[in-house]
Amino acid sequence: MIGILGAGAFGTALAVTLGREQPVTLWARRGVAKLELELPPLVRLTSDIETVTEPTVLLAVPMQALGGLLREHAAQLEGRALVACCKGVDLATGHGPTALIAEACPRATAAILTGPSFAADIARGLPTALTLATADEAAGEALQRQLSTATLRLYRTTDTVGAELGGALKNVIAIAAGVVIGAGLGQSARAALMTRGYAEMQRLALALGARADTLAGLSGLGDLVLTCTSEQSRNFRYGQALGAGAGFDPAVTVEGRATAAAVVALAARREIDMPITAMVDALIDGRVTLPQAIQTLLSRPLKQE
Ligand SMILES: NC(=O)C1=CN([C@@H]2O[C@H](COP(=O)(O)OP(=O)(O)OC[C@H]3O[C@@H](n4cnc5c(N)ncnc54)[C@H](O)[C@@H]3O)[C@@H](O)[C@H]2O)C=CC1
Ligand SMILES: O=C(CO)COP(=O)(O)O
Repeated sequence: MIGILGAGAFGTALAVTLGREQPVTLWARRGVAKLELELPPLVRLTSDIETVTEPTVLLAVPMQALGGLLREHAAQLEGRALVACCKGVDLATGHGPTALIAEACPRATAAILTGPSFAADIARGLPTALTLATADEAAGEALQRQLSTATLRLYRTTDTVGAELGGALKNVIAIAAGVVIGAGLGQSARAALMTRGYAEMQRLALALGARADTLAGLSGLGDLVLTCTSEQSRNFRYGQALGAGAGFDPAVTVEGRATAAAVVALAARREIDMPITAMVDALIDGRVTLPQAIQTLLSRPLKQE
């Protein structure tokens, strides 16, 4: 029995796949995301959050909405297994999803589900592998069993910092990859950018206590590859529009935008060099033009890989 808060693309896709095998309550603040598939009969849809009483609750709202949702419903959610399904860094605090859960609900099990997966693929039952991270080994094993399905294969880790930073930082690099393709800079440039982007992801994550093998896994490298190479990704498409000087629907969830600003602040505090992330943030803000951003990255001192 699983509760899911948030009926956007990801929350609804998770309800579809999990609801094929077990009862799910899906809370929608407004409507349910449009997917090609029907919700299975085991999924109960509700607009009353008070009726979500399951001991395991997936939090499938955008990152910048997570803190507010947790604070507003802390009393109701306290003590349960809370699994964040969002990718990003909270702009207000600089914290990741599991820290926000621990702050609002200190007695809850704080976990994160992250890794390479498009909602539409999960909903269609295509094979997908994700990372489930929680500091509590026994709770992690139970959640891994509960949330794996015939087509959704979960790997588990206790490295919550690595898992959540991999998912957060790759979105910023995916925007940069989109810019490269949108501006017509070519696929060689994208490969270089992904590789140097991965280097700066590792730099920050390791400084914040992540393990290198987590970054090299599904939630880091795996999701970086998916998001930087597919037009299914909203972060990539947003970058493409930025690179091509085209408009982009502001209502679409693009997690890398706010996360870029949050990460620039985090990296500055620790004096960690993140040139691609800094350029993405400056480009989004209009503090640099695209030619200036490219020139800045290409004219950095030559150094060892
Ligand atoms: N769409 C995808 O393929 C995947 C998305 N994710 C992650 O899932 C998270 C959610 O993304 P999507 O579902 O794709 O976004 P979405 O834009 O499709 O849906 C977001 C949902 O959250 C709801 N929402 C927003 N603010 C809220 C609030 N304050 N309280 C309650 N509900 C609120 C919206 O009404 C909407 O239903 C993001 O962090 C994203 O990175 C992760 C893997 C795949
Ligand atoms: O996180 C995702 C794939 O793993 C979804 O990417 P977008 O949020 O860029 O669409």
